[in-house]
Amino acid sequence: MSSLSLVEQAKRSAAFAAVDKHVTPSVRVLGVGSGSTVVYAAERLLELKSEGKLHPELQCVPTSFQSKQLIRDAGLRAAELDEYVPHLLSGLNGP
Ligand SMILES: O=C(CO)[C@H](O)[C@H](O)COP(=O)(O)O
Repeated sequence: MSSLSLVEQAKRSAAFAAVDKHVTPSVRVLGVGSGSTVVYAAERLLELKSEGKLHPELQCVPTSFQSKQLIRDAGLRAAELDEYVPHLLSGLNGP
């Protein structure tokens, strides 16, 4: 963490705060955006998953190939946008 630049540290802090605030265990469908900040959101999602703090059937809807890979690398399920549009109430994206 300390090897990150100040900008990267700020992005990581913002991403962790956003996940902690919005991705509660009741969230079952989550949009996952693209860019450099969302990498840290995926890192936090992985931590919460390992702590058993995510909905057990959480479906993540990616906005790009990058976010699909991040979701899969975090051991989460990647869903298709058209499967979940009516249920998509939460989403993470960069600034
Ligand atoms: O909306 C986006 C792409 O369409 C990105 O999420 C936005 O540009 C933020 O990117 P970054 O996290 O790299 O600053």
